[in-house]
Amino acid sequence: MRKNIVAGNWKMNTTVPEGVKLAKEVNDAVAAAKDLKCEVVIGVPFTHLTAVKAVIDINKVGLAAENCAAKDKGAYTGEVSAAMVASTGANYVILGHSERREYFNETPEMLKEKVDLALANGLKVIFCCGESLELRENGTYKEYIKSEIEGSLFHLSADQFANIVIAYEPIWAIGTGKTATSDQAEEVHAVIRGLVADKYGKQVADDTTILYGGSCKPANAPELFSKPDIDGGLIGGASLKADSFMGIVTAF
Ligand SMILES: O=C[C@H](O)COP(=O)(O)O
Repeated sequence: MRKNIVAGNWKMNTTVPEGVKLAKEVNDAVAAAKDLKCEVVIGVPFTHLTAVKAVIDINKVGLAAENCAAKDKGAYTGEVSAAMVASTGANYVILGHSERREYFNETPEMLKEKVDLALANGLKVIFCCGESLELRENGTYKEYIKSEIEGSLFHLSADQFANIVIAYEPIWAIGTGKTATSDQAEEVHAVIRGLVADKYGKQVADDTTILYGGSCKPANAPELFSKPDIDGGLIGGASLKADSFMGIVTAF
């Protein structure tokens, strides 16, 4: 049976003290909440991981890095390896976000290396995929998403794939206030689950958590999460305030 997950992605926001304060607020709200129907994860900048880990209960609030290197160690100035992330106590890493693909030229091949290193170091992966407005409008978005998933994930064994969470994030909906409708999101989520079923079988597909991301807010989360193949969200802007993030966490 798959888990519902709501994960925050703080992106390049908050100083360390601000991030620690926000993490404490989320941790306290999760601890006080009754009958939560999802796992909660916060994705924070590398600089925050150790300090945030110290103020959360990792059994109640998962901790994600927002990236890791495609190399295991060595002379790569400024890079942060999967082993370094894991050594902070983080248990997740977000990989393949469209902002990294676009601004830092991350390719499916590079992401495949990152996925392998993350899994080898015991991290679970939140793997992002999603199409541009151009691909949405010319109707090739499903083929594009298929290529993103096949190119970076389908070399994995079924056992390895159990540690993958997929996040569908249409680029045209990220930070724009323009959410995909629940039907538009459900269509793609069902396609993704079908791809996983074709590759790994129905049981693995049924067990795979598929998140939606893109202007998800407390007001639209209940409708999105009511769809059968939408198992939660990857939340950007609305994860930067504990109140709005918890409004989504409690939307199931
Ligand atoms: O990773 C999160 C997504 O980019 C969504 O960001 P957003 O909620 O600010 O649209």
